[in-house]
Amino acid sequence: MLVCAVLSGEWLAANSGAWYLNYSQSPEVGAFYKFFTWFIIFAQFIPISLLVSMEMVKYFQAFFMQWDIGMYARLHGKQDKFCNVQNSGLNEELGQVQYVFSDKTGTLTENSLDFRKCYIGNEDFGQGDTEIGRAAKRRQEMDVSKSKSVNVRQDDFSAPGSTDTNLRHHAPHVNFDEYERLHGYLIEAVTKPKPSLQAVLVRRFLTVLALNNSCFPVQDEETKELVIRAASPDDECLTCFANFMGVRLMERNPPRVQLLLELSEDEKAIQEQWEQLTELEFTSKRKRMTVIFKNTTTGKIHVTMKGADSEMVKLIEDKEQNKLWKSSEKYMNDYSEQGLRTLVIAEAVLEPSWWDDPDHGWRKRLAKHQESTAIASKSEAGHMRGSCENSCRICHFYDELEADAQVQLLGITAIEDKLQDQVPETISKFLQANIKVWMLTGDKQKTAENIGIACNLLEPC
Ligand SMILES: Nc1ncnc2c1ncn2[C@@H]1O[C@H](COP(=O)(O)OP(=O)(O)OP(=O)(O)O)[C@@H](O)[C@H]1O
Ligand code: NA
Repeated sequence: MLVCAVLSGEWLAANSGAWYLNYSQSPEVGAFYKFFTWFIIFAQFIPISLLVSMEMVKYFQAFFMQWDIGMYARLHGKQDKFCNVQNSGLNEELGQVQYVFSDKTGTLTENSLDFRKCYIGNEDFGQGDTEIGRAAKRRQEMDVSKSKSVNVRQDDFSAPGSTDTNLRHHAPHVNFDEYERLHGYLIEAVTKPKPSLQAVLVRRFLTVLALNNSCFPVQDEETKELVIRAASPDDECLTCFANFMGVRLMERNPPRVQLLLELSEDEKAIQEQWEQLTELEFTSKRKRMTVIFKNTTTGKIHVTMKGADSEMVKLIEDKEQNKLWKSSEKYMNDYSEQGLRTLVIAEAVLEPSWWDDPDHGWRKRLAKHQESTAIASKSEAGHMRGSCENSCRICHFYDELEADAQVQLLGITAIEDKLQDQVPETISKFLQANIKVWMLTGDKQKTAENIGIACNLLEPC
């Protein structure tokens, strides 16, 4: 630019006689101004060679990154891995990452769910600490040496103490150590003429688990056994547990749903036929799912419900139920402390007229509602994704129906989703590098907090 300015000064001096250019300044002042003119012109130019050399540098930098022994991971069992650069254009941006947003389920955790514990009526079933619970406790410097870990995987381990081998089918997604006690209640409920309240609750609880879901039993090609297939891993896990306990889902062919109660070897399994009347679907805004059935033997209407405690507490208002709710809260907290995913299970058993009454029955009201919402309005957009507005007519209708059913609390389920390998170590390294890590989840806050503590994301307070 300096050279250009000096040369243009020279030129001006040489051409000062050119009257048609109308120069009034001296060549020195003219050269001074020209300096800025050239500055503007050159500001637009980046030499092409510079671009090329930048690209070359990045290209070779990618190789150095791939050779970097510091970015080498030993994957146990699998093939070890070096860093793999897919796009060298992003090299320099890597160092600029400030925030990492991570989904909880499937990213921090394995998304392979195991049924661990439950609370029914006023008894809790299932013992031991989870890994997340122990990690959280360890970080809170509590005495963990006393708490023993129970880790019975039912895939390769028979139910403790049971002598009956035929009963125990393959049970994936179950890691439950009190089969005998819970199964005893189920037998009592089905075989005794006057079963205890606890036994009745256990039977209803397991029945709701088998019914309230969107699972389909399919026959495995090889083993010819029925296996459960579901879109939601939570649903699959709960249904597998009900199956494991002896309340088997045999067929779902809406409206026909068939259950089979398998009690013991000597006794014949009992078939139950249910007619599915309607399903009020789960959305992440509703945080609950309701399925209504008719028991074809008794004719009674069963409104089955499962969902997050924050939502369910609003629907369970009955005084006596509140007492049960209070005592269940303690277990809910325990389960959350262990990082377990909890769901509240509830049910109402109603007279057939609640559904069928030609004037006020919910069958009629549902039909009317479906008619009126046939033309979708803006407020319902995204209902299935849970992003509908507060005035969503579908949500309102569901709320009304669910409140009218006056469901009764049956119990709580607790499902374990283990942390993936090396998650705490990885997060610590992120934090050391001053990268802010966010965990995204729809789980209960307490559960999320304890998972956060277990994976080094949060400091225990
Ligand atoms: N199939 C289901 N039936 C009833 N309630 C459910 C079901 N699945 C989840 N819930 C409840 O709804 C809440 C929100 O679930 P959602 O799937 O939206 O969470 P999320 O954002 O996927 O969370 P995460 O990724 O941590 O699992 C859950 O915490 C649970 O209490
Ligand atoms: Na989820």
